[in-house]
Amino acid sequence: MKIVILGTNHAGIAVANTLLDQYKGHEIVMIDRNDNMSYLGCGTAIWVGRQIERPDELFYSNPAAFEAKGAKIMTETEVSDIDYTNKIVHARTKSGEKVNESYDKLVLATGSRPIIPNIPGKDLDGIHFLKLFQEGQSVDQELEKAEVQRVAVIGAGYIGTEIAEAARRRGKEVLLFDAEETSLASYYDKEFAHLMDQNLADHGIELHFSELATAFNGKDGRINELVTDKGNYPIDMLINCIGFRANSALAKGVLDLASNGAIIVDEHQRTSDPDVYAVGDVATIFSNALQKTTYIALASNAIRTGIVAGHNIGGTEIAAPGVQGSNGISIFGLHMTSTGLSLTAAKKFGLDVEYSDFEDSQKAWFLHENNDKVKIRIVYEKISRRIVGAQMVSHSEIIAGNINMFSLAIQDQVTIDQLALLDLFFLPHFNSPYNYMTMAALKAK
Ligand SMILES: Cc1cc2nc3c(=O)[nH]c(=O)nc-3n(C[C@H](O)[C@H](O)[C@H](O)COP(=O)(O)OP(=O)(O)OC[C@H]3O[C@@H](n4cnc5c(N)ncnc54)[C@H](O)[C@@H]3O)c2cc1C
Ligand SMILES: NC(=O)C1=CN([C@@H]2O[C@H](COP(=O)(O)OP(=O)(O)OC[C@H]3O[C@@H](n4cnc5c(N)ncnc54)[C@H](O)[C@@H]3O)[C@@H](O)[C@H]2O)C=CC1
Repeated sequence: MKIVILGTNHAGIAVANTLLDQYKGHEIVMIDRNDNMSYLGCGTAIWVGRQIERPDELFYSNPAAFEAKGAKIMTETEVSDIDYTNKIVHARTKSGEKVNESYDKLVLATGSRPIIPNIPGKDLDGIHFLKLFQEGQSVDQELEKAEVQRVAVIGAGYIGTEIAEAARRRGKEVLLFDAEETSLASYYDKEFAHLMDQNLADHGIELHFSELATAFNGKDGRINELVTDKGNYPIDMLINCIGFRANSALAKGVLDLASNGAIIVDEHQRTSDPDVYAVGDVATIFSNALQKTTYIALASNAIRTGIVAGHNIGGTEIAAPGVQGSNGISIFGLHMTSTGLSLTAAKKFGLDVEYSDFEDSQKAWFLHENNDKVKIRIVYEKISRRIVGAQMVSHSEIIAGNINMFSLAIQDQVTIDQLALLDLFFLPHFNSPYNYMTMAALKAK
């Protein structure tokens, strides 16, 4: 069988590796317009903020690794259209050569692109987006310039908050804007997000929430002012981080798309064309918290959906279990993790929910060093009592692993009452005999 994979970043790589490692004998062709693959954008802010010196280790694979396994891989080759009826992919190399690849099965792993705000001045120099390695490089180079002192970041979601920290670490004046009332509003309730807001402000980041950009003004073709519905701000550089949109142009008019443009897939990652699969940021995903199909762009989801598609194409029928959108962020030493839905999000989606909060030190009370407070919220449905979300915030890194238990709880529809009596280990170095997770569950109404 000949399988053509379009897009060779996290999702495409996961499909290719699954097929090449576990289902030998197929012809695998991989095509990508970029000149690099496997870039972990998640490391951009760590590198740009100089918590690591160089970006080299943010890549975990390369074309030679796939050639060595027998795949044909074409980089710097842009797919322009797909003839779904005759099963042929049309592409063009950087030097202009036409490429036509037939397929038996096709995988669309074309990912996403940052959303471009449609306001006057959007094409001025000095306006940046963050997705590709190359985009990270241009932000990095701009921050190196002495004349770039005031940096505006639009969008205080995950990328915006991380790059605001990085720019601040590079000694710049940073102004962080968001349409919502807090940072990280899509992931955390206000009581949690406010702790991050305070942390950002304590580290010198100027916060502008509930504020909408209306225009970008420039001089000699370069941005020098941001205009919002509340004021005018002189700036030297701007970074847009207002979310991603699925890169589904190749499927438009042929495959079924969701209202946000993502390609609709079933639990096997199959699209409305049975010989075409879609994985990663280009595709929809099933949310176990919502119990419906939605869109959650994460590298973790890209890898898992890639593995699922790989097995199904290879001949082992497996159904994706759905996801919780589990995520985490770490800014100036403050760590936050969440999974499923916040209280605000659950209500917005029409779920009838309750919540239970608890706060305690991470380790046993008699350990006085590196024993930070942890704040936890569990969100659960009033009637079914199934857990639909959890959030945690602390300076303690130990919280990071705990969120995964809640992820499994949501996936398996565990109730808040089952959690209350769950056997959680106790060791003073790590937690208390009355664990804050148990206590939050016991406190539930
Ligand atoms: C700054 C940043 C930080 C992030 N941090 C995290 C994190 O901490 N945790 C997390 O889980 N996620 C994180 N993400 C999100 C994560 O990077 C994405 O969810 C992930 O990249 C999706 O992988 P993908 O393979 O589906 O798509 P993409 O990474 O978008 O890759 C799609 C590929 O398709 C290629 N392509 C597209 N169109 C064509 C075409 N017409 N022809 C040929 N090739 C084409 C592109 O060149 C690209 O290589 C972060 C993202 C960014 C930008
Ligand atoms: N640690 C992690 O897991 C990370 C995950 N990612 C993922 O990558 C994807 C893209 O990240 P982001 O771009 O940060 O998206 P995001 O969805 O996390 O945040 C976008 C932010 O922009 C705001 N916004 C939207 N339109 C706006 C406007 N017109 N003006 C002002 N603010 C506006 C929203 O309120 C939101 O807070 C997300 O799916 C995210 O989860 C990215 C970085 C890190």
